[in-house]
Amino acid sequence: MAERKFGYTGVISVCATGAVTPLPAFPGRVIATFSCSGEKEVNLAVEDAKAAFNIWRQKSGLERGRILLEAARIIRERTDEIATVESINNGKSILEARLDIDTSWQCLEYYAGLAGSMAGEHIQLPGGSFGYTRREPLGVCVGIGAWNYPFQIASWKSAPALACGNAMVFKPSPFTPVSALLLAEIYTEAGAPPGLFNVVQGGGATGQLLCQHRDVAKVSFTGSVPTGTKIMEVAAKGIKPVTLELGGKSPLIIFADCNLENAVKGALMANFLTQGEVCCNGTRVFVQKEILDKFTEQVVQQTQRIKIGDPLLEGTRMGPLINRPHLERVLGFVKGAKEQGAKVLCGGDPYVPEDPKLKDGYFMRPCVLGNCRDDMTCVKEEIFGPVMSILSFDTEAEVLERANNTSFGLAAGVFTRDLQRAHRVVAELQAGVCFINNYNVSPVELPFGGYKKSGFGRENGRVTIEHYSQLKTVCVEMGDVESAF
Ligand SMILES: NC(=O)c1ccc[n+]([C@@H]2O[C@H](COP(=O)([O-])OP(=O)(O)OC[C@H]3O[C@@H](n4cnc5c(N)ncnc54)[C@H](O)[C@@H]3O)[C@@H](O)[C@H]2O)c1
Ligand SMILES: C[N+](C)(C)CCCC=O
Repeated sequence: MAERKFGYTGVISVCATGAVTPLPAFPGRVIATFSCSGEKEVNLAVEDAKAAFNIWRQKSGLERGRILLEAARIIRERTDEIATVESINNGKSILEARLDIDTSWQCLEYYAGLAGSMAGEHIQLPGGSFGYTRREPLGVCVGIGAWNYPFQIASWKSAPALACGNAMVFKPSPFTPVSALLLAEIYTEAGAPPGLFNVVQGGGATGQLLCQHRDVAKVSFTGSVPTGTKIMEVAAKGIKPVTLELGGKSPLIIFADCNLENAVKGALMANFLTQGEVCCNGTRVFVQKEILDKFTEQVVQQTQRIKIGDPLLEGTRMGPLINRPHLERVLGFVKGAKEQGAKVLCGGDPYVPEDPKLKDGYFMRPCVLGNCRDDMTCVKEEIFGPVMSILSFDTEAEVLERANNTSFGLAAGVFTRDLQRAHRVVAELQAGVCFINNYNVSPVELPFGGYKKSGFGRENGRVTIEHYSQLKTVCVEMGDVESAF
């Protein structure tokens, strides 16, 4: 049993069976102890999942949907409790944690609804012969999660996988090991065969064991580009399909004709949810010159009002970052930005809350950088913290070229009152998810995923069914065999 530090608040005891006991909250303290799964545990988890798969795959879509609906109901009923665990797990404010739990049960409800309508086709052939297709599950799928949306990631991966008739072995990030266990308990309580959604704990080594396991049919990964590259390499050896939800450095384009109040709110939504640790954040904020000063002034004012502190308090809007090394990394980006000529308009420094219990927490003040140029590190690299870079532009053509000048392509946003321009611009943006006059909303009915190095495959929406199922073609001869021999 290894004892390791995770996140910031409190102590949570966790064991592989899913027992979770939140204890009093103190920053910088160990919140979870657990054993990392090695080869033996990974094999057991996959074996269990295989046994559950053999029961699950024989159920009708309607039957599977009923169990997913029940799981959604339990999650909704336990929202406050799960959100509290998630806030302790990750450090995000309780308000945001509740929203994550909402998009989690909504995802289960959505795929519960689709489960009963999954079907193949019937195709008439000459002479009364015919063919048909069956939409079949893949088998045991692996889900590997990042630490920023632990419960939501586990739900967004497992709901479509299970709806299609698969089993899933899920590995949360070792920085946020706790909440996925609640999801496992809930699926079982809802009536899923034990082991259908199995959680193993550990870091890269455990993840690699899962990806290379010969009985694993597919890997769905959320995390960084370097890890995504490794996972794709391992999966390629086993010819396993992968879904990769990777990082980003997304542009948010604010035209002078926008509704300024909404654009300012949108910029904050695009940068400061979950302490800025959001893959699709619009961190390159391009503002048309005519409104640059006004926009910047209002963004800075509102950023300074963000209440930082204990994430479990109702009034808090920003909690601590995930851990000390990450905080230092983010502060390092701010330092580097200053050295390269950016101007810190607010924040960008460590924050020590008044509450003495929180003095060792990994807090920083959200930062707005002005005087930014496209060639600065803070504008080119994913910071994954509360740091917004403001850039100015003149024309639509110019901003489009600059917005697309990145190897990432997860998301993008545009604020304008000109409807034609809005659609023209999003049609040209090289990003998997585009927002018009809003940012970082995530209805589960809409597919989510990236272009370019931000990955491929999708989560949510109807299309994700394609990523968790395969088609079998059955060709039926109604006459005699016409042999070529
Ligand atoms: N596109 C999305 O939906 C999305 C969502 C959240 C986070 N992200 C991205 O994730 C990154 C931050 O998350 P992170 O620091 O947890 O990422 P990470 O890549 O370090 O780790 C992600 C997960 O992969 C596991 N892992 C590490 N090495 C592995 C290996 N060799 N084989 C298998 N698994 C391995 C980790 O233990 C963890 O569970 C950011 O780049 C962010 O943009 C993307
Ligand atoms: C719910 N959001 C804000 C769209 C984030 C999705 C997952 C990205 O990190």
